[in-house]
Amino acid sequence: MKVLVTDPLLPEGLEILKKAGLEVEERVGLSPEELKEAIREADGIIIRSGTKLTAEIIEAAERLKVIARAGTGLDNVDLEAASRRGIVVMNCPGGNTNSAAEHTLALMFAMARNVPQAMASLKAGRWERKKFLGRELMGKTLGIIGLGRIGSVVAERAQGLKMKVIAYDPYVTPERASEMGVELVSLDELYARSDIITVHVPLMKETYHLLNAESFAKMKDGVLVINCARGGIVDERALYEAMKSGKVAGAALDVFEKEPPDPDHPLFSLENFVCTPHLGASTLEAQKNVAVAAASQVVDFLVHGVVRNAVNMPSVSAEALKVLKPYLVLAEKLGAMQAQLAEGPITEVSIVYQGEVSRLDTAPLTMALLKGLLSRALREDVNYVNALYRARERGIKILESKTETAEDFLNLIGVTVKFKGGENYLAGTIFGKMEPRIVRINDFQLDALPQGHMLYIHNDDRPGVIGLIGVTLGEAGLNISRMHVGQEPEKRRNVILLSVDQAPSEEVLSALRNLPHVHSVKALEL
Ligand SMILES: NC(=O)C1=CN([C@@H]2O[C@H](COP(=O)(O)OP(=O)(O)OC[C@H]3O[C@@H](n4cnc5c(N)ncnc54)[C@H](O)[C@@H]3O)[C@@H](O)[C@H]2O)C=CC1
Ligand SMILES: O=C(O)CCC(=O)C(=O)O
Repeated sequence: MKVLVTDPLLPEGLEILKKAGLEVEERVGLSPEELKEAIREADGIIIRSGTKLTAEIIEAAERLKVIARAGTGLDNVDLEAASRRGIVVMNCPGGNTNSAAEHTLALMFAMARNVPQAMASLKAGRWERKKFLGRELMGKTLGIIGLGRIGSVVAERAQGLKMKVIAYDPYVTPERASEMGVELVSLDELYARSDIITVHVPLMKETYHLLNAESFAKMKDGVLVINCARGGIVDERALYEAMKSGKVAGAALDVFEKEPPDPDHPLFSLENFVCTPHLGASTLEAQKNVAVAAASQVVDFLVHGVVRNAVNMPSVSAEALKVLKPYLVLAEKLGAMQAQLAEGPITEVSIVYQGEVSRLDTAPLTMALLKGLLSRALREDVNYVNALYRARERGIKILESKTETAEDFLNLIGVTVKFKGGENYLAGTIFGKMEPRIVRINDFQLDALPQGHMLYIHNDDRPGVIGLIGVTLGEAGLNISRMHVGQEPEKRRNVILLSVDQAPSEEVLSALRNLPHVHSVKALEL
């Protein structure tokens, strides 16, 4: 398998890929057209912020299974396009957190003490001590927007500088913030009280131009603003105006809406503007961390099937995978069987996890079940990543619940699938040898191994019917390897699930259907 690396990645990461037997193609600085060509044959791709994976480029990838971001932000990847194609997208959260937080502090100090401007002036032969009068950070209020990994580290370090830290993050509880010694406030209060404001949110629809003309107007006169998160969170035009008017006394950007920015960017003309070319994560330590993490995650996924830090499917560690594996097999079989039993377009899937299995992380099991269901129903490439997406796309309602008890079993997965014109209920369990068993088909109780070519037959519970079925199959040269009979005594009806050694032909199916007392015959492939 081939892994394409399109941004600089330290050798420590490349070595991990090669050692695992993966072919590595390093192609840094590709144009979109070149990237479209290079990605065609890749099974995996590792990127940083320099590569933009648009829907068009993702569509061109014929074999791609995984996109790994050696870093945090995934705003340069079209997640929806990747999910639709069933490609796992993963990042390396945490690997560059400390570096990004330290760079934020570097920008804050640089701005407060005019370090870059003073250095440029001195190097130009001037000695301007009066001009570069700075300000202390101690006692000042730092407003952090986004109290996640990086925001939290910035908060902790700023407290060490004896700053008062306030924050706005709608997804963090006041209790969690107060454990960090941070006061959680509204966005407007943060604007009104902060001497310095720093953003640490991801770039999304909701955070695009979060800092705009309106927000600058609400800030203290002479505020300092930092963006070491992502270009686009700060409206650069509005920032320029706010700096020109003196409302914002200084700003520091590590990231830009367009990278690299045009050389005549208006902000570059302002002396109180400090900037770096997206260096937040550019330390030896952070780059080692993310290179090793991204490469290991790609190897784990492509070679061992283990998913870590995926943003578009549930992650499963190697330990969890061991426990989940038999249930994944059972769930996929249940889905596949339901798809083959359904007699019309599927409208609803309702899954009940019962007993021991209800205590596991069942999200991957639901994906497996949907994968089994949709691969049959849609006859297209469905995997763990796009199964849920494809189901929703088709308007299939998915319900999931858990109960501690499992009838007579230790564990049970029950699935009701509704389709136009009816519904079917199937239940399966995992027995001692970790083998999947189907134990219920609608009202019938049975104990069947769902595997290979099978026949699902409804017949009257009369002497001789099973014999006739056996003879018909024998005459067609089909060997019965297993037979499970379930009974519905009140209606004197049987359900038979047979395992045969090869797929039955249409003639055999029709011969079976024509037997007396046989009501229906379905061939299943599990
Ligand atoms: N300059 C650089 O080189 C680097 C930049 N980054 C950027 O920093 C961003 C943050 O990274 P982490 O702290 O690791 O992410 P994180 O996911 O740990 O934290 C993000 C925080 O933002 C909060 N948030 C989301 N929407 C919000 C909103 N509308 N208002 C306020 N808060 C909101 C979330 O609740 C979360 O606590 C990344 O998405 C990336 O774009 C990350 C690493 C390096
Ligand atoms: O890849 C880089 O150097 C940038 C890091 C970054 O922006 C991120 O991890 O979100």
